[in-house]
Amino acid sequence: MATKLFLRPHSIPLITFPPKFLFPKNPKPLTISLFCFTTQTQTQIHYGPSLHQGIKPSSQSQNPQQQQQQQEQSDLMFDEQSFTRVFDLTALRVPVKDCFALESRLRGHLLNWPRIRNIARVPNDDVDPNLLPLLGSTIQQEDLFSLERRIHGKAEGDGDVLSPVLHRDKLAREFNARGFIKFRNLAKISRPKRKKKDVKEEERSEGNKGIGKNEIALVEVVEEEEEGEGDLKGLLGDEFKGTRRKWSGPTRLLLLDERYAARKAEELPEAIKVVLKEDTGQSTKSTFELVRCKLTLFYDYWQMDEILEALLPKGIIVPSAFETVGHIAHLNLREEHLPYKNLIAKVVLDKNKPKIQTVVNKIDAIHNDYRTMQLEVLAGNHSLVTTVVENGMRFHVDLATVYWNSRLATERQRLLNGFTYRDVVCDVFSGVGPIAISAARIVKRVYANDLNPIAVEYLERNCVFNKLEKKIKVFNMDGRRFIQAIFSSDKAKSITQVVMNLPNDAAEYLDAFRGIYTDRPKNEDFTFPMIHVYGFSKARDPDFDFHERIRIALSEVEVNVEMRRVRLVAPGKWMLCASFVLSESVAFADTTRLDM
Ligand SMILES: C[S@@+](CC[C@H](N)C(=O)[O-])C[C@H]1O[C@@H](n2cnc3c(N)ncnc32)[C@H](O)[C@@H]1O
Repeated sequence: MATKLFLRPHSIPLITFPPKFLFPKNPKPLTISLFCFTTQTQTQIHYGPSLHQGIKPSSQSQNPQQQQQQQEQSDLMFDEQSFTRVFDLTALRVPVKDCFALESRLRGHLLNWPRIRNIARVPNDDVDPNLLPLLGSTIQQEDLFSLERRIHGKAEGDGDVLSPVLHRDKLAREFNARGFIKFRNLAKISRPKRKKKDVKEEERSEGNKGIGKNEIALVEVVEEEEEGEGDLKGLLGDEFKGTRRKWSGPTRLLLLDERYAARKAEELPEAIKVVLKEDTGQSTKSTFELVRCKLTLFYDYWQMDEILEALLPKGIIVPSAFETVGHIAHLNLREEHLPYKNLIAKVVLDKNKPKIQTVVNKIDAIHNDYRTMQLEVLAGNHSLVTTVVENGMRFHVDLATVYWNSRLATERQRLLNGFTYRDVVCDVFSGVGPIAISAARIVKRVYANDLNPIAVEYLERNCVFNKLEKKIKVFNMDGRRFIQAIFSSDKAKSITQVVMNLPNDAAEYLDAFRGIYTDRPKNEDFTFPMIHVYGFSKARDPDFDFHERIRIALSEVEVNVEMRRVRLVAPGKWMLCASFVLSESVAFADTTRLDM
């Protein structure tokens, strides 16, 4: 929570300004009809704008195309345009060359809203720098428009587009006549307009990031109507308003803090008044100008939680987090969210594009052997095949048919940190290979196994994909059979680490280690690997509980384990990892007699 402190001077020294700094009494009303958005009682002090503030433009001002678009959207679920808010602001119009110096000088008095630059651009505030040397210093705005019309292919007078050849020819003749012929410049200015993308990039590099039509926000100057202008406008049309101002070089708008909206120049803080005064003092022709403007924030401006808060009924917790698996956002919606699941998914998708392309919800707890999730696609494309990057490795997964949990990435990394190049790893429940394949980069060799044939297919593909297929041998069998098979083979001698990540029941597979070396000649060399077994516990003492399960599975009175709590997977339910060295008594146990 942030609180803004305003320091207000007790008395404002009287300064007189030229009339252009004072707003006229009859500013031209906005062309759209407005109504105030009803504000809810806010308990939090908000930083920046909020959907409870500003003015919501009415649908009457929309053109038929917009209305149809809105209709289509509301058929889908909700109307994005209902999130448009217009804010009245005051801005200082300054020459480009001064704007950065003034920005740092007036810091604290400028608009300080997230994702909105306080230096704004509006149409016709600039001229192509390549043209400037050709234009000289005496250019008027009308000249500029006339020139731009010619450059962009319009004929003088009738507004018809000239063919590119004629247009070029015309330019050549005119420039020739004036003795300015410079073919290089001519080529530049008669070149077709650059693609939209390039223009946008340029705008961004000029510090106008994200501001532009159909993006997050739009700044427009509210032109003030002067006496007699109404009649002229009727004659000349709306375009007239843009040409009235005498063009005095490229300008930018410095958006002033929202609290100065609609204030007159003499009501502004001292710092701004001093800037204006200095400007008028320097020459009779002042270059700074106070203007009123509208800042329109669109649906794309607002954050996911702001949109959801406005859409969901009061009292419902706004879902704010989701798990990401490649291009898929994986929600875990509560019962109360289900009536709004499609709406929530659309917002998640809209606010996280392009990284997120699909939004799914888990519809049931994991019950099956392969630990796959029952997922419902709520928004976006329906493909659940994706690529995940973890620990610098890339894994293909199909969430519909194999297990994947990105939340275990840190744990997997911790486990890998304990491996060295001397190790040989045996991954009993490997899935598509996040541990096995990452380990293969570090260790000598990996034996990876999974019961799910589709997971094994992906595992093999991922080995190749990460160019580690030569270091990994893949098996597709039940975990218990796999342990028995591999430890009865010659490979047993080399295995130093065993990973058992099937938290629901891996501990119950530990009995497979009993007597694994019993039938071997006693004079052989034996390796006693370190076993890392994962498990869940809901007990009051989860460490003790899990330890007991391990001890019982191994039929041992005492097992020396190093216990770690990995994470809380649900309230009161821990995921644990127990690491211990396989003991001689277990490996050489006599499995023919009845144990405990
Ligand atoms: C919790 S996942 C862990 C996968 C992988 N280690 C990871 O971190 O993503 C457990 C894996 O064990 C496999 N599995 C389940 N029962 C099995 C069994 N009896 N034998 C071998 N693998 C089994 C499942 O198919 C699943 O891929």
